[in-house]
Amino acid sequence: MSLLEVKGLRRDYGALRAVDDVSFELEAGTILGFIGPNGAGKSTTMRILATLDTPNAGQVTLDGHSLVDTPDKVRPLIGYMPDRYGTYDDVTVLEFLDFFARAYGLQGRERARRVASVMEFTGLLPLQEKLTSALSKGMKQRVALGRTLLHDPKLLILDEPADGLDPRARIELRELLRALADQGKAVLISSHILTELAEICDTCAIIEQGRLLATGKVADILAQATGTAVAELMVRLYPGEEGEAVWARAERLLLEQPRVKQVAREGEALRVRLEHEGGAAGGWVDESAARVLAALVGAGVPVCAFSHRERNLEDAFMHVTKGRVA
Ligand SMILES: Nc1ncnc2c1ncn2[C@@H]1O[C@H](COP(=O)(O)OP(=O)(O)OP(=O)(O)O)[C@@H](O)[C@H]1O
Repeated sequence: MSLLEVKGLRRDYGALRAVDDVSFELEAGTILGFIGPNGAGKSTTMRILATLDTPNAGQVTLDGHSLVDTPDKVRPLIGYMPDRYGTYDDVTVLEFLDFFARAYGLQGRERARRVASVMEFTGLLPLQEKLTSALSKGMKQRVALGRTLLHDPKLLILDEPADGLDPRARIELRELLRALADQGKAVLISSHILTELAEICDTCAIIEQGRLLATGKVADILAQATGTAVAELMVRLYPGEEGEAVWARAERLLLEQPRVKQVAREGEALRVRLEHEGGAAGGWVDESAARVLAALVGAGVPVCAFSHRERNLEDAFMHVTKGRVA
């Protein structure tokens, strides 16, 4: 049984169906990216999962407890960070976290220990005496994340946590979330910026106009949608004295390999498109890449760099939503 199971969730606001029959599961120790354009229903779903709103239909269980029927049982298991979080102007980082630790019912040494451990994890220890109002956006956001971790929840629900952060703060956030997943926490994170999620999530759920269009690994989503799994190889050559002829020889050889559908010169490299009919059978990209590299090297083609990547989240998103997003 998964830590979080969402079945047939629906939320209507008058005539508007903001969340329409949404079902998905989330395992402990994994990060699920909740992706969709503005107004898709991400925040509404997350608010329901955080027990701040009730669905018109559907069931949610967290660690075996029904969220709708027994919200008091599941609340201690949830850490929720809304898209707009507040910090107070005239309190320090330490005071802020201590205040919320009290609100979570932590007492005495245990409270001091948890606050210190959260500050250490989020890198806030050196800033503990600073006023929260004086912090950068990235640091404020760490304070907000720290607040959601104080009671050591099993599920983290983070609504657009990377919104407005600079690149460094985003990378640091990504590392923190990975560390939390490695500790066994389940993380649900939303965004409408795909690149933000692409490198961090184990699986993703694509939502549009309240409906889930696809869930699963990015590669699997693309394969489900198209029936064909796609990947790319980048091959750089060192032509040396042989010059241009090497490129032509490499191109010819590549096109003779099974699953190679297209070869294009791109700067100093060849971009090779691989396709596999019938979905994303495990390991096919690695197997094809190994075969292609062996063929090139075996034929004496001077390969100086070789890499491969599966199709990315942008590809999957654009395909699944069929470009209906703005
Ligand atoms: N309290 C409310 N009353 C009426 N309509 C609402 C309410 N909350 C949300 N909605 C509507 O429900 C739909 C889904 O909104 P939601 O905030 O869940 O989307 P979202 O995917 O989180 O988008 P964003 O990225 O803009 O936050 C939108 O059309 C929104 O206007």
